[in-house]
Amino acid sequence: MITLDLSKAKLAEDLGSYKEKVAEIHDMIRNKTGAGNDFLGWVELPENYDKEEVQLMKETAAKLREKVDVLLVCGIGGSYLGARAAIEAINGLYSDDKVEIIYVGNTFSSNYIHQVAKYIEDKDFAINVISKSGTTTETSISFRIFKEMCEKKYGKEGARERIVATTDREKGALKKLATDEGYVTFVVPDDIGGRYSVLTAVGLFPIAMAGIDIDEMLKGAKDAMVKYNDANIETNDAYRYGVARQLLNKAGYSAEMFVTYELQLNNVAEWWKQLYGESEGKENKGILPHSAVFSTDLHSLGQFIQEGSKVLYETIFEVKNPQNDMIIPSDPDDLDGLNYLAGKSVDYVNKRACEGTIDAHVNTGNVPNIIISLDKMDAYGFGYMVYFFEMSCAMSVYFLGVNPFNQPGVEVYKKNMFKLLGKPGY
Ligand SMILES: O=P(O)(O)OC[C@H]1O[C@H](O)[C@H](O)[C@@H](O)[C@@H]1O
Repeated sequence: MITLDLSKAKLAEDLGSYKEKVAEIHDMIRNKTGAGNDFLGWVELPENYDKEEVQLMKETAAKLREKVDVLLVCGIGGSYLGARAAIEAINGLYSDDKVEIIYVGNTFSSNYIHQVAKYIEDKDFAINVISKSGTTTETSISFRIFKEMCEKKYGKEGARERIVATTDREKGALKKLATDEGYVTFVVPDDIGGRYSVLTAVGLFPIAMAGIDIDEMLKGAKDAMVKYNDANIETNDAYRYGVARQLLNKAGYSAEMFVTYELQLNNVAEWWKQLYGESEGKENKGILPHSAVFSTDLHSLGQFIQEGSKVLYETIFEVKNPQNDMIIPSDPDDLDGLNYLAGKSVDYVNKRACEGTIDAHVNTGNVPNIIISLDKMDAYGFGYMVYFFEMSCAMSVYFLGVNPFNQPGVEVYKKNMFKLLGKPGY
């Protein structure tokens, strides 16, 4: 399902020489003995997930899908990126599914919030408000605005049928509000942090609302869970990727560019950035996670990658089989000189662009390339991919020597902002 090619990664060391260290970290993850060990619930989630809750998610989604045109997913960071990544990667950017998914609660931009409010005014909508802490300001402000809109439009009772809350089992303002209002509520497990939560209700409910098969997604994750439960660096590709990136870091590369060749994978990259950036960017350490979509960005960033300063390596995330393809037509006049491609598919061109670019960057530009290929981006493939990256991230960050599961630095701006806003207690 996933293959890893490190032959163009220009690694100066042999991964095999870290066999013992990797086996130790493997035990640390499995036996929950490392830093942040109370946030390892994602490791066995594909097997241990709450089956009844998943059933309720499917039933709630099926009912709401009959009723509404739009679902507002109200959340930020780990509380929306995974769902958005899945929905766009699988359904595309201009989906013909009957429910349109719109993301709010991820910004203080008044322009954006206003525009969404106008856009949904005459549409039938539901809201899934998602926050593990239940106190995130961006999410709370948007939720207050759209909840009011919903209650005005449908009345208290109608709004109750259209609002679903995903939050902590017991704690937080959102939990209290959801209980008081009587909303259907799903749980973010205590032992799973936001950036590892896409396969909990945080991701699964919106994904089910987009008409995607969440059982298949969990099945993909489960198969990956079995596959990557292997202490051996020689055979575990998740660990090989995790360690390879740290060896590149050690060799002086401080940025990783996650490259896809599909516009609809842009939010997979955004999800990946939070996963890696928030997990390892602490104690003045870590690799800057960056991303690009090729060939689009080859026309803007391509020059820098080819000939600019050698700060980055690329991780090419390739999907072997596109969901859709098109044939390039023949033209009798051939004024654009494209007839040499007539009859070929657009994806054929995309794949040759990928091959040619890897060759140019690696062999002429001297940029290390890690190549990760996924067979197919469907629900199963997405679940499989999520688990691959989560496991390689845990290995990679423990290998670096920091706690992969906290994010203390994120609070600094919040404190300043709260003080400026006059929030009580700041
Ligand atoms: O789910 P929430 O508690 O609202 O948190 C949403 C996001 O915001 C925080 O600031 C954290 O840095 C993220 O890790 C988290 O995913």
